[in-house]
Amino acid sequence: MKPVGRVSLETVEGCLVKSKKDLPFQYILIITAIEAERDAIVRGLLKALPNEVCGEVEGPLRRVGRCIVVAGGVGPASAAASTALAIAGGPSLRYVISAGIGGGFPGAAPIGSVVVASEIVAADLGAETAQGFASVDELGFGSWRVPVDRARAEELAAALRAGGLEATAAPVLTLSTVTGSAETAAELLRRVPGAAAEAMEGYGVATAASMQGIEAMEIRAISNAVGPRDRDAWRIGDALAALERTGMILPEVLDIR
Ligand SMILES: O=C(O)c1cccc(C(=O)CC[C@H]2O[C@@H](n3cnc4c(=O)[nH]cnc43)[C@H](O)[C@@H]2O)c1
Repeated sequence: MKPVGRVSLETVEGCLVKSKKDLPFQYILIITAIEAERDAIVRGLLKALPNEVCGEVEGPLRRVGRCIVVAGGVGPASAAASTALAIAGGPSLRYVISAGIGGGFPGAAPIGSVVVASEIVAADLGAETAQGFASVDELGFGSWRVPVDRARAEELAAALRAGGLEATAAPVLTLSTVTGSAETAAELLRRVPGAAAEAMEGYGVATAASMQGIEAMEIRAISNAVGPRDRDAWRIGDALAALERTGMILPEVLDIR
């Protein structure tokens, strides 16, 4: 994959903007894993913001109005590095959002629905002990959770429902390995009761954002059930369609019209 590179103020705003203090407003950075996810978000944003055009800022970056959308790679490490690079080289940011497809826990988030994270949890960041999994919090060196603004998560989920999507606000897990068994799914729910979705980037994106004091969010459009591996049952097209519709609703909720 191409490197994210730096988003300079000049490349975002042309020669009109020379320093952060000249910016009349803040931007929103949306980090997806792959280009198909980025393009689904961009399509939705363009429908909501018909007066905008999609600009290619640099390589994997796109800009639609006040949204910069980046395909930053799969997994928490690529996601964190891409987010940090985009933040460092870019304009003042109001929110950083990890967005893409994800697995839904059965009974909590069906395929085609959307989960907005009420917290972002690195569900395998810790140690196995004789008593079971111990998170890094319990081990005393960091936190496996990045808090989010729950009221905003609820507000976005409600707006998505009003827009005709099935949506919920609930904890979203970040894992480096896609869950492939009912046993692992059950163990994850023991660790994080109420979790509705899992994916591979949220904690990386949110950690990079929170290190800069920027509010993080995560949005997952569900492509598959968390549990026994069944590749034929993945519905990536349905999830990308839900992601596109999410992109249509985001500007209103985040006040970026
Ligand atoms: O297992 C496969 O054959 C397979 C085929 C295509 C894609 C994958 C992925 O693992 C995609 C990972 C990618 O998508 C997100 N994602 C989607 N569903 C899940 C899930 O159930 N658990 C974790 N991650 C998921 C993830 O954020 C990555 O960006 C596999």
